Amino acid sequence: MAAAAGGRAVVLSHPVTFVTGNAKKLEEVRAILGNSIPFRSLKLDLPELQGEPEEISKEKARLAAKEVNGPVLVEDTCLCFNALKGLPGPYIKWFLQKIGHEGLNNLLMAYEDKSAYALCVFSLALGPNTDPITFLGKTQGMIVPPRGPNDFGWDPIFQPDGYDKTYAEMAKEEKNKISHRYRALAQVKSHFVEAEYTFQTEP
Ligand SMILES: O=P(O)(O)OP(=O)(O)OP(=O)(O)OC[C@H]1O[C@@H](n2cnc3c(O)ncnc32)[C@H](O)[C@@H]1O
Ligand SMILES: [Mg+2]
Repeated sequence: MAAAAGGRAVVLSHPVTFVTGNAKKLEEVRAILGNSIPFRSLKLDLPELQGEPEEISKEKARLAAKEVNGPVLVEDTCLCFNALKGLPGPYIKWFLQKIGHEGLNNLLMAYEDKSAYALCVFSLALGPNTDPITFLGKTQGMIVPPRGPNDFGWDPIFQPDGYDKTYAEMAKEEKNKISHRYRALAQVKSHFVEAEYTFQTEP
């Protein structure tokens, strides 16, 4: 929970908890944040909500903050096909699970436009009763037949603009320099610098 501590500085009663059920996300968040923001993680499968990406992410943060009873960071990731007006978007998890990389490519068969963007929306809730703040990161690219190791979601079918490799073919450090997640976390980091949060250690 947050308490005003004079000026703009806010004291948070715990370190921030990054809540996700996805180990690969956590791995990337750890690699990208390094020591810049003190956080711990909690593996929790939050509900897969419907709606606009920012609203979904905010609602995830509200639910997570209630569970943790303290400050939380969550994120929701979308893969948006321009020919399909942004779909599958936040529903990519189910599309991927049901129709796989091949099915996702097939969805675009009738269209010449294979362009897509990866969107990551982080939400920070300082406590269970505070309005979450969102941070967006977007990387443009295109949908291609799968190439590279199949160890994280739709990485094998997303080729970012300006690269001849898919996310899956890129070294992790390379993906983490240009990814939707990296871009969103850059905003999160700036917010932490500006907000000057301080952390109280637990009793
Ligand atoms: O617990 P949470 O954080 O919600 O984890 P999740 O796996 O349910 O993730 P989302 O609800 O955000 O759904 C996004 C889907 O896209 C996948 N995904 C997320 N980030 C990705 C990335 O950087 N590269 C490839 N696939 C990704 C992820 O595995 C899911 O299938
Ligand atoms: Mg999810």
